[in-house]
This record gives sequence, structure tokens and C-alpha cells, in this order.
Amino acid sequence: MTTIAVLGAGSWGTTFAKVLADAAVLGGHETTVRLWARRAEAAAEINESHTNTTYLGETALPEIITATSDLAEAVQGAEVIVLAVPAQSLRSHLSVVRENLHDSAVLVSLIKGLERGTDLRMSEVIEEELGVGPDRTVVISGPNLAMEIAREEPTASVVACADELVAEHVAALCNNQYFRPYTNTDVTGVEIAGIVKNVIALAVGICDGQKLGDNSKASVITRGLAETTRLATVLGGQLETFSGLAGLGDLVATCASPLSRNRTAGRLLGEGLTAEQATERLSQTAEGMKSGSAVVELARQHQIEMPICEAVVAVLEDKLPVDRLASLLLARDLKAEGK
Ligand SMILES: NC(=O)c1ccc[n+]([C@@H]2O[C@H](COP(=O)([O-])OP(=O)(O)OC[C@H]3O[C@@H](n4cnc5c(N)ncnc54)[C@H](O)[C@@H]3O)[C@@H](O)[C@H]2O)c1
Ligand SMILES: O=P(O)(O)OC[C@H](O)CO
Repeated sequence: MTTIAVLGAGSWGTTFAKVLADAAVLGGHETTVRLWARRAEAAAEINESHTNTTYLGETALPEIITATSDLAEAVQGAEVIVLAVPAQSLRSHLSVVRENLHDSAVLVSLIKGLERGTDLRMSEVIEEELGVGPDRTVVISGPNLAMEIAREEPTASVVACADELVAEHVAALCNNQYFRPYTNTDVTGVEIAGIVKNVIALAVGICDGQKLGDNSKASVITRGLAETTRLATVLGGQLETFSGLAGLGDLVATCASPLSRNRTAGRLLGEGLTAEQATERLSQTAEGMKSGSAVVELARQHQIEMPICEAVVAVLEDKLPVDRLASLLLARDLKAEGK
């Protein structure tokens, strides 16, 4: 019997709990999936009606998912702990996890954000707070819009861990008829790809809000991928990761889809809303809004040029009028494409 705790019953946490439960049924594994919801009413709805209507409408959740609003209870005895809370709140949740952590538990981050103040990736926050090694820290990232996966539309993803056997174990736990995981050992590359694509999606959304067309958006996506790759490779990420699912795959899904909260937030900024107004309008997590400044800070520390991310953050901080973003990027000095 494998006990898996999923912390965060928002759109991705709830959907991923369903992915795990469906994988267990398909694979004939004996698995218990516990889902931690911040609100007691959400936990009660999941237990009684097997739905989470706030995030997933009428999607029917498998009955092997049980929910609780008691974080310690969710974590107790769990061999696998999946983290699906907003990036800026992860550290505060980990203090409760630490007190109830199973000796050999594996920690799996679904989070696509960078911690403000420390500029740490989520795997680094987990390792620092829980004192676990990279062989127990896993990151899952890819073109994974929760709502499509909840409808069981096929997708693929990347399960990354420094220890390939651990990645394979977690991949087996989430492999089902609509979710196909590939393993990878490039945790840094996979994580940076997921973090920065949210900032690039904000830029694409701004193009939408400004009524710019597909050439502009394709240019932002392509140059955005170049920025992401520059940062990740300096931090130790592998170049190949960026032509894969966690790189190009996720960038395309997020920047193309009206389901993306980051692209939607960008569109609202492009239409003239402030960052605060756009966040209020969304009511769900758009990680790029908070992580953007940490990305830019990290890039500056490593002397990496990230002009698109810099411009997005300047808009978020009200230092650049949104209608000047395109002209600012176009006025930069000419350079060779590969540099
Ligand atoms: N939704 C997706 O399609 C998707 C896909 C892949 C990755 N992700 C990533 O997964 C992470 C979680 O995203 P989500 O879509 O589930 O977000 P969400 O906004 O839908 O849900 C967040 C959940 O965290 C809970 N929470 C706990 N502490 C919180 C706090 N301090 N502030 C706000 N909420 C708090 C909320 O109650 C909610 O249940 C993000 O890093 C996101 O980038 C999301
Ligand atoms: O809705 P977004 O913008 O948080 O994107 C969701 C996923 O990260 C897409 O892979």
C-alpha cells in the first residue's frame, strides 16, 4: 500500500490527485490518495460529493481520494508528498510537513514559481526546510493545463529527479490512460523552464491585450525561450530540456491557451489593469505575477540578459506603461540571433 498526500486542493492539486488515483486503478496498485484542502468546506465537498466545484466544476473525482483540512493528518505516514500550493506559501507549509515527515518520504513539487526574497527554486526550498537530499526531491512540469487533464484529454509531462530510479518510481505512480510521464534528471532545467514560461506567458497576454498579432506573439515566445535557456544553462540546466516537454512544450501550451491564468493576467495588464486589479480579477494563482521579480533578480546576479522578463516586471511594478513594452524591446541594440 502506497500512501500519497497531495497538499493543495486548487486546480492542479485536485487534478493531480485524480491523475494519481486513476493511475492506481489502471495499474492495479494499492494506493491511498489524501488531499489537503485549506478550507474545511472544500474537504467536506470532496469527501461527500467527490467534486471540487470551485476549481473543477462537475468533474467527478475517484472515490479513493479522501480529503482533510488538517495538514499534519494529511502528511502522517505518507511515502510520497506532492506539493501544489502557491510558491510564496510553500515554506510556511513545510514547517508542518517537517514535524510529520515519514523517514524516507519523497517530496514532489508541482509548483512553477521562484521564492521572492531568496530567489530559490521550490526543490531548493524543500531541501533547505526539510533537510532532504536531491535523491528525495522530484519536480513534475510540462504542458499540463489542469482543466484539460481533469477532462482526461491526453497529455505528457516530465518527472525530474537527480536519482533516476526515484523519477521512475514517481512516473509509475502517475502514469495513466491520459497522462504520460517521461523521466529526466535535469531538475534545474525543468524547474527554471516552468518558472520562466509564466513570465513569458504574461508578455504574450500583454500582446493580446494590446491587440498585437501572431507575429508579435511568436517573436516573444521564441526570444522568451532564448532568455529562459540562457538563465537555466548558467544555473546548470541542460540545453536539451528546452526543446522538450518542460521547455518548448509548456511554453507553447501556456502561451497559446485561454485557460492559462498567466496569459489571462497578461491580457488584463495589456488592457490597462494594474497588477493588483488583474490578480483580484483572476482569483487563481498566476505565478508569474509574483515570481517575475525574483527571476529578474536571479538573472542580474548571474549577468544574464532577460529583456522580456525585465519589461514584464517593469509593467507589473508600474514603472513602464504597458503600451511602451513593445517599442522598448524593439529599440534594443541589434545582435546576432544565437547570442
Ligand atoms: N492549474 C494548472 O493548470 C497548473 C498546471 C501545472 C502547474 N501548476 C502550478 O501548480 C501550483 C498550484 O497552482 P494551482 O493551479 O493549483 O493554483 P490554485 O490557485 O488553483 O490553487 C492553489 C491552492 O493552494 C491553496 N493555498 C494554500 N495556501 C495558500 C496561500 N497562502 N495563498 C493562496 N492559496 C493557498 C489554495 O487554497 C488552493 O487550494 C502553481 O505553482 C502553478 O503554477 C498549475
Ligand atoms: O494557468 P497557468 O498559466 O498557471 O499555466 C498552467 C500550467 O503551468 C500549464 O502547463
